[in-house]
Amino acid sequence: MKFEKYHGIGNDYLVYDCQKNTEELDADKIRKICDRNFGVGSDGILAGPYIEDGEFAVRVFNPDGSEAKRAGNGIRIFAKYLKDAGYTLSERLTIRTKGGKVQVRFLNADGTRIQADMGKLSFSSKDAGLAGEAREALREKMVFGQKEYDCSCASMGNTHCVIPMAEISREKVCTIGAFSERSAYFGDRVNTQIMKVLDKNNIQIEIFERGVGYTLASGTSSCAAAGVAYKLGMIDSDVMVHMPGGKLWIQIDEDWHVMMTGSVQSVCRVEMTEDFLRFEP
Ligand SMILES: N[C@@H](CCC[C@H](N)C(=O)O)C(=O)O
Repeated sequence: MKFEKYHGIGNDYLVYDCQKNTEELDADKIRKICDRNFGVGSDGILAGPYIEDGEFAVRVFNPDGSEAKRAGNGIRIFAKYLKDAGYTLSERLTIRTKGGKVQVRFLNADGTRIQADMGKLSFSSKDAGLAGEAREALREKMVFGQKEYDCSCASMGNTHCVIPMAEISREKVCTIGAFSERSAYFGDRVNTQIMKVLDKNNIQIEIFERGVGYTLASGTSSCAAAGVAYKLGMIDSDVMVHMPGGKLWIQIDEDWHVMMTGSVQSVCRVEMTEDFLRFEP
């Protein structure tokens, strides 16, 4: 099994080219390979390219073996992989995910800076995976680990719970995420962001991802946090999202279409040994 490792501002993924590899990926292998001590280590695996009606498609797997509908950094990484591996020579392409289509545009020749049209952000409770009557899931009181939080939920193809706060930290988001990710409010788990508004055009977030845990950056989380902050009147529609791994530029139009711009970097090529694949802990 061969992989190519990339990262988008510290959110690292292994690309598994299903056109070049023959072995099936399953949840056990995904968990082993993504393990940071016993495997290669990554925030997930991007499997593809699959071809659907002449368009590229990718599947996103979390390190716990679950499948995600979308990954914003993952989309930019996969686009760069398609360019690096010679699958495309175009400046623009469409990539299908389980959470909808994304249009990407390479902003420079080596494909390290990419803009992605992430589609429409939704605040519908149904899209965010919440139970109860259909509503816009904004400023709802939710209890995680016996503490009440002011939560606004959104879907950017995958589900997010955004909690504005005066001060944020890794420790705080991990404490909340340990309860929020699997809380009964959400039908199929959730990505959690705590968010500090720096000014009208800058926000800072810490992230606890569904199926992953703490990550240094997340593309869909940036879109959701910026969308919630804009919807609540805290910021303008053009915003830089600051994360421990780096920054993403998010632009939201009047129709809630979200553009995400940021960098990606290739890291290495790896081939799993027979020993590793055979080893049973
Ligand atoms: N890191 C990603 C989000 C990956 C998917 C998430 N863990 C989920 O299960 O929804 C990003 O950059 O968006």
